[in-house]
Amino acid sequence: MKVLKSLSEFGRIRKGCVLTIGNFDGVHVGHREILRTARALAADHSAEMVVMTFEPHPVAILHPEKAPGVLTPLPLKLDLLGEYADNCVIVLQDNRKLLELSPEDFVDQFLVAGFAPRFIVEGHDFHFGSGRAGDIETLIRLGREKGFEVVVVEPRQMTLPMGETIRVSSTVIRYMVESGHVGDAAVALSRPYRLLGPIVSGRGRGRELGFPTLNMAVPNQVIPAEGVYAGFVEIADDPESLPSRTERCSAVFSIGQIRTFEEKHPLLIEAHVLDERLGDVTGRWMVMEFVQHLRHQHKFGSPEDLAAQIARDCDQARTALEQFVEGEAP
Ligand SMILES: Cc1cc2nc3c(=O)[nH]c(=O)nc-3n(C[C@H](O)[C@H](O)[C@H](O)COP(=O)(O)O)c2cc1C
Ligand SMILES: Nc1ncnc2c1ncn2[C@@H]1O[C@H](COP(=O)(O)OP(=O)(O)OP(=O)(O)O)[C@@H](O)[C@H]1O
Repeated sequence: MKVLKSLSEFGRIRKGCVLTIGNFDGVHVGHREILRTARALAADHSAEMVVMTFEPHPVAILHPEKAPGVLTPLPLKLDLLGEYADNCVIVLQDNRKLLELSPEDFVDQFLVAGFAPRFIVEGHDFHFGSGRAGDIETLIRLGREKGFEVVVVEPRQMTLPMGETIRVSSTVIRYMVESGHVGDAAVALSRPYRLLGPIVSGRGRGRELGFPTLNMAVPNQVIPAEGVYAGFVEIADDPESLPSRTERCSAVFSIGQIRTFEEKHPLLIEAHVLDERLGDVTGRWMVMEFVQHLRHQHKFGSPEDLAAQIARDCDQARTALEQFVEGEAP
């Protein structure tokens, strides 16, 4: 997969490509529908498939105070896009001038002049250009004038446990994760939600409790609500080689302020790996995959009571992870 990050490299893209543009934060099931459609079109027309994405999110550049939380930091997003974009991913970085172009100028001066796409694949609610002024109808009209075809993909929906049907979006997944509904997020993403961060040393309390933990430095991502979760851990020397999908350990996670020990401790993100012994991995990187919410955090009367509960959490996590089946195929 070619990853192009600067305007000067865009000449490497073959004219007549199949293009899709979006934030693709999370690379959720709706995004996957778009990517599948683009990949099939590219194969049918022997064209290059090009995914254009933004890093950071345009709102973070134009209105930093309103910046949405991040579901997939760039290494995770590129890994997921790599499942579809055999050919090319363009990462548009911090380019305010580009984001301030009108819809017409964005298409004319940037897309048509730069790549001359033959097809652009988007969803119904696609918006583009300064102030999100252009919509899918604008794109279809500009396509007729400038000589590309717009393919509109039907919205992907999901049904929540209470029976309500919703359109999947990055926004709704951020709410799911923030409220601890990681099971729903896994359905919307077609895989468990992942945090990626460096492993830092803890204070050794976990070991004293009988449950040593790997601590993750709080990453610049949407953090699941305080609680205890079942999930998987992967470890590597650098963020680019994660997730490897090869060496996944079952684990139980704790996200919280350890109220059993202190009144106001900064948030701790921890993983206790089940049934495996790890050497010293401080300074390496880990991915935590959130499969199921098990319970809320509590202030226990004693460390012994907490340890007894963690032992029950481990049993519950083992059962949940044995039953876990990977989501839909790409
Ligand atoms: C599965 C699990 C559940 C936990 N639940 C709680 C909890 O409900 N309340 C709490 O105060 N601490 C909880 N903890 C956090 C422990 O207090 C924490 O692991 C310990 O203080 C580790 O500190 P350290 O990183 O300094 O070694 C939990 C830890 C694990 C692994
Ligand atoms: N559920 C969906 N079904 C089909 N297409 C979708 C779906 N969600 C987004 N898309 C399309 O994916 C492309 C990328 O959009 P974008 O990354 O802004 O997605 P989003 O999930 O709607 O994000 P946000 O919630 O931040 O608005 C757009 O063409 C958009 O219309």
